[in-house]
This record gives sequence, C-alpha cells and structure tokens, in this order.
Amino acid sequence: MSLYQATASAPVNIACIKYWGKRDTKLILPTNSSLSVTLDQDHLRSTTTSRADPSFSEDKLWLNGKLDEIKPGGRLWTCISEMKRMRKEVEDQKPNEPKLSAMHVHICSHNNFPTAAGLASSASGFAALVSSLAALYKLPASPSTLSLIARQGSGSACRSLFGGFVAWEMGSSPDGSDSLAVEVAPRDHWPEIHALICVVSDDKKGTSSTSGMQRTVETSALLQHRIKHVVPERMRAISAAIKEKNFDAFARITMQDSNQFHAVALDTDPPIFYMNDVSRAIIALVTEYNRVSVEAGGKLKAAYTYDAGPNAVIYTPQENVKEIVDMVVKYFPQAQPFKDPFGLFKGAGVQGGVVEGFNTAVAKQFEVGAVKTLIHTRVGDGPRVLGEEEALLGANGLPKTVA
Ligand SMILES: Nc1ncnc2c1ncn2[C@@H]1O[C@H](COP(=O)(O)OP(=O)(O)OP(=O)(O)O)[C@@H](O)[C@H]1O
Ligand SMILES: C[C@@](O)(CCOP(=O)(O)OP(=O)(O)O)CC(=O)O
Repeated sequence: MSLYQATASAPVNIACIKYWGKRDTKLILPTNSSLSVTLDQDHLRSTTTSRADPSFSEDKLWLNGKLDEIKPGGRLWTCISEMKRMRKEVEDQKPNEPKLSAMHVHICSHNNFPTAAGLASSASGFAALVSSLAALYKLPASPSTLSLIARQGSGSACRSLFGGFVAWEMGSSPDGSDSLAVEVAPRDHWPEIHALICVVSDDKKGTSSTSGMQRTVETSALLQHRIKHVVPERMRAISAAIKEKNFDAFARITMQDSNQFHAVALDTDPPIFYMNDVSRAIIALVTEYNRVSVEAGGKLKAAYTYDAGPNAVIYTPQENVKEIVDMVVKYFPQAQPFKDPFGLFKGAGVQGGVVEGFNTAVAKQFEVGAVKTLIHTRVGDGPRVLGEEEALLGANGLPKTVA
C-alpha cells in the first residue's frame, strides 16, 4: 500500500515594517502592507509532517508532542480545508491521482525553539503546515499562492513562504485574493544581514497580537495616520534600501517603524505595553552604538526591532555582530556561554565591552537573567521539503516521540 506522507520545514520571519491591524478578521486581511526578513532555519524552524490515509478517522495535529484541537472554522481547520480544496482541484483535472482530498490527515509538528514566547512560532508553524500539505498533495502552487492560505492561519505566517526579504502586499479585494506575500530580494542578494535575538525573560505575554491589534483598530486615531500617511512611503523606501543594499536607510526605517508600532500600541485604549525596562535599555545601547559611528563620519551599524513582546531583534551586517554581542553581554551578563554558531569568538568566550567613545552611562548594568539568551542568526531561505528520514510520524501514523 502507498504511503502518502511529506515533511517540510519553514523559517521564522521578523518584520521591519510591522503588520498591526486587520480590516477582515476572518480572512486575516491587514490594514497595511508589511515587510520582513526571513531568518535562517538552520537555527530557528518549524518542522511538520503530514500524512493522508484512508484508515484515519479524523484530522489530527500534534504540536511539540501534544495533541492540539482542530476547531471547526478555526485557523488550523481553515488552512487544512483550503489545502484539501486545492488538492481536489488537482484530482478533478487528473482522474488517475489518488483521492487524498477525501482522506483525513495526521499532522505532526515541532518547533526547535520556545512556542508562543514572542519568537514568531505561529509564523513558521503555519508556513510549515501549508508547505508540508502542499508537498503531500503535490500542488503546483507558487509560494505566493500558498501564502494566501498561510495568511489565514496567522497573518505574519504568509511572509515565511519566502526566504530573504519579503513583502506582504495588503491588497484591496474583499475576498483576499490579492493579499499575499512577494519576494523583495532573495537571501543571496544580501547575505551579510545578520540578526541577534535578545530573549528577554518575562512573564507570559499579556495581550496577544490578535486581540491587541483589534483593540488598536477600534480605538487608536494614530493607527489611521500610520496606515494612510506613513506605511506606504516606508514600504517604498525600505524596498529601495534593500535593493540598493543601503543598510543605513534600512536601519533607520526599521527602527522608526518599530517605534511607531509601539506608539500605536500605547495609543490603544486601554494602552498596551509590550516593551519593558530591558527592551528600552537595549534601545539605548543600539542608539549610542550608532551615535558613535555617525559622529565619526560613519553610518548606522545596527537596527533594533520589537514585536508584540519585550524581546529585541537587532539587525546588523555580519562585520558588526561581535561588537554588538560584546556590548549586550557587558550590560546583560549571561548565565550560559554565548552559543557562537559563526565562530566569532573563536572559542575564547565573550569578554563584554564597548567600542571606543561609547558613553557607558546610557544604561545601567542588569542582573544575570535579564536577557536570558542571545541567539545569533542571519537572513535565510524559504521552506524546504525534507526527506523521509526527517519524518515526525512513525509507521503507525502517530508521533515518533511524545514530549
Ligand atoms: N509548528 C506549529 N504548527 C502549527 N501551529 C503552530 C505551530 N507553532 C505555533 N503554532 C500556533 O501558533 C500559536 C502561537 O502563536 P502566538 O502568536 O501566541 O505566539 P508566537 O507566534 O510565538 O508570538 P508572536 O506571533 O507574537 O511573535 C500556537 O498556540 C499554535 O496555535
Ligand atoms: C507585531 C507583529 O509580530 C504582529 C504579528 O501578528 P500575528 O501574525 O501573530 O497576528 P494574527 O494575524 O492575528 O495571527 C508584526 C509582524 O509580524 O508584522
């Protein structure tokens, strides 16, 4: 008997121009376009195996070893149903194809980083789900077409269907058919862009992105200004900066947009605070680091950005990463040694320190644990279809390892 099974992995993305607000909450249609950098899935990824089998009695999904509920009409259900609908179209055109669309599926997924910790697990998760089903169903669909489906799982997930630098075009059609992801530039265009994620220890997220952005849409006057007068020009300018590999412009816009996103969160009634004192201290460090460079006649060397939580993501050309790790570790001592995937410190360990001319009074030194870990990664590629040896489902159609 044939085994109908496929495995795919997908990356995380972190936006430079933030998506914040929906004009349609069911279809997940945004109030503005957005743009992100896809991070390297060699470091952060979701891996998903999907199998269709006539013996399965219902659709099931395990996330990190735990059975998740697929609520009818919910986000997982919508994505799975849409993928089955596309498979059915293939079967209608090619009558010899097995009728996989009529079978139930078992789906098993694993994130190699903390789920729901503000590290965009929903983005890589839904992108991996859609990619594995597309491989299982042998759909002749482009990444942009698949992004239409991932978008209905979580808006930011649509951008994880591409590697490199990716725009989510908001579109204007009420049915959402033109609200999709497009590639602005592939990873190879600007592979020097690295990212340092500062995982800030914090209690559970207070306000989810989904509910927070809806409250902003309902109550913030500033959001209307952002949507109409700010984001369209920023999308143009940052796309040009990426094409020209102009880090100075890229960094300026990225930081401005992170700041404005947190300003509209604050402008929400009641106000939403995602950043904390640690986040703000990291902003002060990056600002001072850039000031030293600019005053010496140079350009911006780093850009911070924050999503709906206190974690910082610092984008920078590879050549600056060592200085930035040294700076962050000086202010935020680490309990564990820095994992050095690019061999920056050549095994010597991080000493901690700042560049010459740096005003050390811009932030206080925090206690161990204020920044829990530092993850060094870089711009990466889009979803990958993996081999049978990477499958997460065993021969019996159940997860191979139960957490
Ligand atoms: N591998 C996965 N496969 C399918 N769904 C996933 C996967 N990983 C995460 N999800 C879904 O995403 C949810 C977590 O999303 P949530 O937005 O709360 O956190 P986050 O994505 O880590 O943070 P943020 O989007 O604010 O950066 C999970 O509860 C689950 O429903
Ligand atoms: C701040 C953000 O990370 C918000 C992401 O929101 P989600 O994509 O998690 O929201 P839903 O569409 O409701 O699932 C900005 C961004 O990624 O563009």
